[in-house]
Amino acid sequence: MARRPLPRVPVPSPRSAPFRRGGELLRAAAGHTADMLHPLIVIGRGLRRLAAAGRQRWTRTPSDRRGPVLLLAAAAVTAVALAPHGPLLAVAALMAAAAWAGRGGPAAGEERPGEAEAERLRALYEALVPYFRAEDDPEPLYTHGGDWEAVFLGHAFDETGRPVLLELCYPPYVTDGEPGFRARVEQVLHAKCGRGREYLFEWDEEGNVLTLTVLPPLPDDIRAQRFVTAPGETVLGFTGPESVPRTLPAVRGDALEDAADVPPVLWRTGPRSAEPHLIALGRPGSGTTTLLRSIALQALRDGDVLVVDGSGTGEYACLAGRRGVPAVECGLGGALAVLEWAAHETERRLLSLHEARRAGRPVPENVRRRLWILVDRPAALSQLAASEGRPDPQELLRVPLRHGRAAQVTVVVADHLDGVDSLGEAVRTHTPARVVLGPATPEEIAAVLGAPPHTTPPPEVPPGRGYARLGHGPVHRLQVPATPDPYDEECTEGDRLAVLALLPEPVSAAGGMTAPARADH
Ligand SMILES: Nc1ncnc2c1ncn2[C@@H]1O[C@H](COP(=O)(O)OP(=O)(O)OP(=O)(O)O)[C@@H](O)[C@H]1O
Repeated sequence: MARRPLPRVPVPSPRSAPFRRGGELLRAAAGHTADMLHPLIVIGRGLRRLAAAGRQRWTRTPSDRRGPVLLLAAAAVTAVALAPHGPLLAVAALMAAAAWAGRGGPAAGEERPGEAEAERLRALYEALVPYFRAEDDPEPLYTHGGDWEAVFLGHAFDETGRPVLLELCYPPYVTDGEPGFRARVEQVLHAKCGRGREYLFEWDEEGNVLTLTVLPPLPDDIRAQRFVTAPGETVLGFTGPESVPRTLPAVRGDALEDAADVPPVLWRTGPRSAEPHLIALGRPGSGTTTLLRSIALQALRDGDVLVVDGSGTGEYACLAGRRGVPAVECGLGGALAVLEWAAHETERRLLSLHEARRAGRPVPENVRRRLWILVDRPAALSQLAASEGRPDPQELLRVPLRHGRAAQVTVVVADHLDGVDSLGEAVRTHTPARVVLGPATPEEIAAVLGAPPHTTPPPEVPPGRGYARLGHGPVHRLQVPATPDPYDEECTEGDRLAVLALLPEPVSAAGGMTAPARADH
């Protein structure tokens, strides 16, 4: 017998009109339900937040204070229970507080983690146990296989599942003020959260909370340009928004028509500056010469610039013979001559200033124009001078370094990190503005800046990338604007034109500049 085919059951296609109408109805019903349940959702979220806040407070309360706190809480509950309508009023107050705490939608980092994210947080918690656990703590917050959810107060992940924000609490007894301890914890978190990104660590010692944030990379497409700064301000470079609240308009890359707002690292010089002189250190090729060139171009707007280039590679040749540049010296003889002249000039300015003050006159014109002394690789010059039995050029810097602030004389020194020991006492003690560029170990950075950076090093350290610290201020990440030698054949056309546009016009031999007299070579 031939089989008869089964009759087809009509199934609506997802694109058919009845199916679409059904979907819309379902969505509308879900929307109405969500609207109806909205107050409950808000109160539920608020209750969760209040519970989390209570849990945090409890974990941060030292064990010797927990007894009295419990006693106080029990007394409050009894008083509420005995009061007329007390329990009813207490529930109403709790609901009102929860509604208030739960308003505004879920905050970043408050969402429950997915499975992979939860696993990552658990692994992080386990890795931190050896650092945050004390053997004699009867109720350790951190213990292998412990409640990891209790310590993460906030978290957020990127699309690849790596954390971009972590907020975690730790017990009050850990030595969170000790740099070594902090460095070890930060190293663990850095390794576990994924290398290849920069992290900022913020330790709240009072609240026992550590916050880790992934930092956006610094802008590396800003070239030399006329920055909009106040008198006495010099742009050392640019940093991240976590570091400084102020921004500066700067043209990025070739987008000449619109400037972006970028946070700058500004160095203030002048008679009231607490950091009148600067030193920049780095390994060879790290960009210290570029930084000095960038400072020179900004200084030339309203000052004179003397350059002493101890490396003798002619990387400041573009400045030679320009208006406002009395000398660019590479040899030892020339360097000694200009530095001697600079020392006398500082003294002359000081005398002139004192006389004007005594006579009640305003600051004389010939003192008001700032003099900048840029010295690249003084250690090499000192070594050369010692071998030739001539005076140490660094000693000649002593007067400008000690008295330059009042006399409107600013000294900027650049040298190699491994030449620090060859730097004289005057240079080391009178340069409170400090920069480290290029690859350097955390110990080297801390030794130069007097404090370690609170950020991990970038995955790659290009030339011009590093850290700056002005006096006792915070350590800033720093990217120096590209300011290459325009005569360098490898420099890009855009960078070359940018530098050439900032150079003052050349001065003819009869132009009236008083170049310092040269000593014998
Ligand atoms: N901020 C920067 N942006 C882009 N390129 C840079 C930056 N700083 C330096 N460079 C490039 O890196 C190279 C080395 O720079 P620079 O000569 O300034 O280093 P240095 O520290 O003075 O080295 P050395 O002491 O060996 O002369 C140059 O090609 C320069 O153009």
